[in-house]
Amino acid sequence: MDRPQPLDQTEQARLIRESFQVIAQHGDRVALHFFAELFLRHPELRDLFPVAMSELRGGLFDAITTIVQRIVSTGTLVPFLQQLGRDHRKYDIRTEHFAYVGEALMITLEKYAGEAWTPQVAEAWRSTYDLAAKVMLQAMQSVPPGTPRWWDAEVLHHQRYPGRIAVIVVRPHQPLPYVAGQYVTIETPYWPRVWRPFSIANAPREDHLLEFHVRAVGAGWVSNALVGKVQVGDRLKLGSAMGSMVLDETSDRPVLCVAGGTGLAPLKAIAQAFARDPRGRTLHLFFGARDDDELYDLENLLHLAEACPAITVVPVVSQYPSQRWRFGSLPDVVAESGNWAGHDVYVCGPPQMVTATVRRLADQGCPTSRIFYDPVT
Ligand SMILES: NC(=O)C1=CN([C@@H]2O[C@H](COP(=O)(O)OP(=O)(O)OC[C@H]3O[C@@H](n4cnc5c(N)ncnc54)[C@H](O)[C@@H]3O)[C@@H](O)[C@H]2O)C=CC1
Repeated sequence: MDRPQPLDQTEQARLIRESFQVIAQHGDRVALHFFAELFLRHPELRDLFPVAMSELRGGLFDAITTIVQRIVSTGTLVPFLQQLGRDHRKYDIRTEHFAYVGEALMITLEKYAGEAWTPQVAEAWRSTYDLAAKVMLQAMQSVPPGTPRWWDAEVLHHQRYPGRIAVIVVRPHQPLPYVAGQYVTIETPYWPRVWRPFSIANAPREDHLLEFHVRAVGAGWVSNALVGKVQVGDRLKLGSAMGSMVLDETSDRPVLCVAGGTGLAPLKAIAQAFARDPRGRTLHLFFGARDDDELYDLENLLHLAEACPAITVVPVVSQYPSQRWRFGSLPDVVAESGNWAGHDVYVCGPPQMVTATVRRLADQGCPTSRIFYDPVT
């Protein structure tokens, strides 16, 4: 069949979003079908992926979801794809693999889109995939010479806190370039080829050490290994830095950070970066947890505020009233504590908390263009 005429970008984005809504209703079946197609046609690719089928679902479809979310704004899509391409160097990927993945993806999308799959929809997905693959490949091929495919990192410090939380400090075998607020994917020796994203919880340091905050969640293989199994001396693997929630150094607006649980990690890094040069601005950091015990890193935050008077830390607990800290739902406490419309806002934590906070601040008149959060983590 001939390919239809190229579509304009807005029309292409609309077709992709609408068909993806239909496809996403089929949940995990879509990812499992995709991998079945891929491995049937190219069994040699099986070794690039985790052994357990249950671990296959996340990565690729999280990436596709992000692409669909960002498709209308090439301004954020292209940098995301470039970061994704650089990060993919950690896998043993060859150029032809992009075509194999594209082929299995198109077959899968067609199957689950059902009647929504028209020649125009097919063309929109095909040309978007081709563009994404091209940008990723170019980014993979243009990393500076000497950049490792991944960083080996030795665990130097491992401290557990209530609520199955751990703070882990590692030393990469060579400096890992990043900006405060970004995240990397981590692989533990316990689950080969299973990588999960975690934010770096400190601004870049001269000794290049990296801190991570991890909560062991339900069936989370990597988070459970990082909290329960990993010990000082173990070696982790880290991918290259990703993410766009970084401190806007060109802005003169005061800063508001809203952190829920271990979503504190990137905001602590941003607060540290801010403390190096506040330029007359202030930064309010609201740190929400279920109870006093789960305010795991509070002592260090209070030290940071002591050393930098421009920073105010407001701990908030939501489950039981506390003798010492504010009590209530984090988005409510933030909204009731002032009008933040003139601030640059950085939000990180459980998705529902992020959504509720963004909504409350938008209601106050805070422009959505000044509210920053990273959908991937
Ligand atoms: N570890 C890391 O490096 C990073 C973690 N994250 C994300 O941060 C989240 C942290 O989760 P936990 O520590 O388990 O947080 P949590 O469940 O302990 O909640 C933290 C705070 O968010 C509030 N909250 C929770 N659900 C809410 C809701 N539906 N509406 C309003 N407020 C709500 C709680 O009251 C509490 O104040 C995870 O979703 C994780 O993926 C994001 C970026 C980095």
